[in-house]
Amino acid sequence: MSARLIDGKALSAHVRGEVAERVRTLKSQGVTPGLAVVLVGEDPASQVYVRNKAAACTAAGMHSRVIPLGADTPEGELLDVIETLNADPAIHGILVQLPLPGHIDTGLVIETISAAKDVDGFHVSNAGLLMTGRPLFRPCTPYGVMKMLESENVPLRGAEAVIVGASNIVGKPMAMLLLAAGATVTLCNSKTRDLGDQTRRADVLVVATGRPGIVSGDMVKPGAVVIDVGINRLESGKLVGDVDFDSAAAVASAITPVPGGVGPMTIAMLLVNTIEAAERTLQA
Ligand SMILES: Nc1nc(=O)c2c([nH]1)NC[C@@H]1CN(c3ccc(C(=O)N[C@@H](CCC(=O)O)C(=O)O)cc3)C=[N+]21
Ligand SMILES: [Mg+2]
Repeated sequence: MSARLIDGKALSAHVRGEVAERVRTLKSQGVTPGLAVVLVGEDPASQVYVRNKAAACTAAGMHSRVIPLGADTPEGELLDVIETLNADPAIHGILVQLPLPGHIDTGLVIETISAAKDVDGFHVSNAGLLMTGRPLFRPCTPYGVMKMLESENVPLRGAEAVIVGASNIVGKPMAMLLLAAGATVTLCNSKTRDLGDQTRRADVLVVATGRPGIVSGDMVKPGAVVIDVGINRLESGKLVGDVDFDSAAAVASAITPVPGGVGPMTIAMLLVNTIEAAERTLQA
């Protein structure tokens, strides 16, 4: 291992501390920022994530409300819950935990969330604003990656950035943020021919596919910065990313670990988006 470790846990603690400071200021102005997290079903992994998000909110002095709904909740009932939260002045941010059960139209649910409370940044209106260079809410995971690159002083203007994975929640918004920072962006997908030819060009390599080991050290340019967004639970119970850590860390200049890398930053940026949503209600 020669790469520097990018410590997402430490950086997220720093960011959450800054949020706590802004929460104190807002509270002194009579506003307590509030986040509502809606969880449909009893998936144990989702329950853990939701609990972690609520705990991070409370630790930063924010109000958090978790709304658990049964796995067979009708779509219309979920939409009614969202409408009620849209109209609730104590709630500044709304997050509906994904994935949703198959009988529910995920797109319809996200589009029902008020764009001004869409702290995930998943609403088409927020995706469009990001794409056109006027972001309101940046999706938390790519936003956290940018924060990590910034804290490491990774040069982005003119840099070659390669992203593996073109999802709406990570890959595509990641491409927009890196592009806005001046990088030349390549967005790879599951059909990309000879992935290694693309990844080996990267000064900054972001991997977000959900396939453990899809990127190994022979696919990394010496000195590259490697950001591993994947979170995969192996049968052994071990948590690993999408990048083969040991072989990649031998050639990269810096790399994020899993756990302790991008994951904690995602939660920190959710709090940043929520405080921004609450601050905007005062500016309005
Ligand atoms: N509407 C919505 N917004 C989300 O942001 C969202 C979602 N749905 N559905 C599920 C995914 C997943 N996600 C994670 C956040 C933090 C960690 C995290 O903090 N991970 C720790 C380890 C956690 C563990 O030990 O399992 C780490 O990487 O160090 C992981 C995963 C947010 N998601
Ligand atoms: Mg569905």
